[in-house]
Amino acid sequence: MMACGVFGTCAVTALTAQNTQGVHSVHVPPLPFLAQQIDACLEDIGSHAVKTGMLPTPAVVELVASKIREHKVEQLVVDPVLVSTSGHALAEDSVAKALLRHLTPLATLITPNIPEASALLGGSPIQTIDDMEAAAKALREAAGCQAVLIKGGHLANHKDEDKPAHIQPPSTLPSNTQQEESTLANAPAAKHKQTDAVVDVLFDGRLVHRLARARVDTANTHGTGCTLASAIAAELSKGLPMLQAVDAASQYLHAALWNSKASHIGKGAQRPFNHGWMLADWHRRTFPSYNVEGMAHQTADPKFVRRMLWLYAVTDPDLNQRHGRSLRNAVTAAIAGGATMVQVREKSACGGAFLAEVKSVLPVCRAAGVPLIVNDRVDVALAAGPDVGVHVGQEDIPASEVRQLLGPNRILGVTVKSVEEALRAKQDGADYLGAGAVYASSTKDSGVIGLPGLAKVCTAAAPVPVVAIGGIQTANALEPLRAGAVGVAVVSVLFGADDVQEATRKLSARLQQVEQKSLVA
Ligand SMILES: Cc1ncc(COP(=O)(O)OP(=O)(O)O)c(N)n1
Ligand SMILES: Cc1nc(C(=O)O)sc1CCOP(=O)(O)O
Repeated sequence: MMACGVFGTCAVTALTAQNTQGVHSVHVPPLPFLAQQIDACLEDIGSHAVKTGMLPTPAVVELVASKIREHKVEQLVVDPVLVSTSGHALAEDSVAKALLRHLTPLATLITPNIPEASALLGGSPIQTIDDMEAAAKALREAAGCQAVLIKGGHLANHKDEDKPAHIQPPSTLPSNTQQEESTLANAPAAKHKQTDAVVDVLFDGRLVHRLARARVDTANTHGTGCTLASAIAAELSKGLPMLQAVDAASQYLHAALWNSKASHIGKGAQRPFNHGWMLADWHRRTFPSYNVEGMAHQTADPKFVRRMLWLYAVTDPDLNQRHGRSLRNAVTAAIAGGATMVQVREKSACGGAFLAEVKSVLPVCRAAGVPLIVNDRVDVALAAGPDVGVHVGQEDIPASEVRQLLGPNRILGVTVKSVEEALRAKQDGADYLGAGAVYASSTKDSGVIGLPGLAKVCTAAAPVPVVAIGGIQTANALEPLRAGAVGVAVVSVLFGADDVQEATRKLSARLQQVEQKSLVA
């Protein structure tokens, strides 16, 4: 268990923190004995990331703020609960004033919905996504916090007919993903009813990001705001940078809504949803589509694969042995540092040992929602579990045959070095291509195709995403993204390091620096 935690005055905080994995969380009812309970909880969990939800009176706001300062809480997510998802006022005006005065200046992030943002800004109307952007910037000033996330769920009847919203991909993906993702935003919004897409706006103090999700048609929405803020705090406490933390949390919430929309719990108009959806029946878990029509959902959903290729950790038994760590520890650390996909690569293990290694990391990957891929061995992937993918090279079983063996739902990656190989792999049913070596690699003696070769492959491969591999270090990691790759696959920069988690975190932070076209604040 990692030394990090989330604390919150709401049961949803505890549920969310537990189900987003890797954090220890504490639930504290707001009253009575609040001060002692806060002390006990913050001492217990180490004060790494705290989320505050509904605080009923200005006095409680002030008390919580003083405790946050006293315990030197590192990251604070404030969900200024003033108006419920269903639109009901939940707090007096005096609470909003107390939040702005005492708590939001301490916050890493505040997460108002549209009516709350409007209330915090003294009633300014927020009717369009452009208004949300302006409000996020104004609110950061007014609240004195580091970042603002305005949740767009209340944005009904916005004027998409007049002014199409150009929604950006819901994560720090390179710009070649934008066209495809933006079709969601450009889907015509039905008049006089809520839009099909929910767009949240994040202003991180430098850039404005629009995070789009298809709206999930469900009445099971009780506690969604609280869940999102708690999940963000959980992701921040695991070390993710802000945009990734918000994106991961938003994905968790969206998938939870999606996967429990058929549940019928309770009788109210707004019902709860299942925070533990991930734990049950993993292999049948589905990933929400960003297609508004709600197509069939597969592990190999292209949008999902594209997103997961961002920081692809490829393991190396020799490096792990040299550093005296198990594969499981190495993979756990890489995921904790921000790896979004994992490949187990064993060049000399026999089938039984290879399978045992894969099985040892599968629960870790599943718990984190990170896809697991087996290098070369289709049989090992098939034996390991129904959600395990395969990566094959040009000398391995041909990709078309592998696709037959795997069926349509598992992720299949194929190594390519040329436009011809890219076109064939695409034809053969690859979900992604691994192109390299981009730079000379110390791990594998592989012909270097360079950045120009990579760019050609990316163009030929479209819309199949390409991950760059070979010789990628933190310092040279941005160039492959600029050449068109959606992410980087790396071995030695992570597993050759003494501290795998820290090396992954550094690489992840570096990747965040890729320019975001048309996202400049
Ligand atoms: C993401 C990714 N890209 C390329 C490779 C290389 O695979 P392959 O050509 O099968 O070579 P070996 O890994 O077997 O040496 C990869 N593994 N992953
Ligand atoms: C496994 C692999 N495949 C390559 C290819 O060019 O296809 S290069 C490579 C090794 C990548 O390791 P590192 O990040 O340490 O350079």
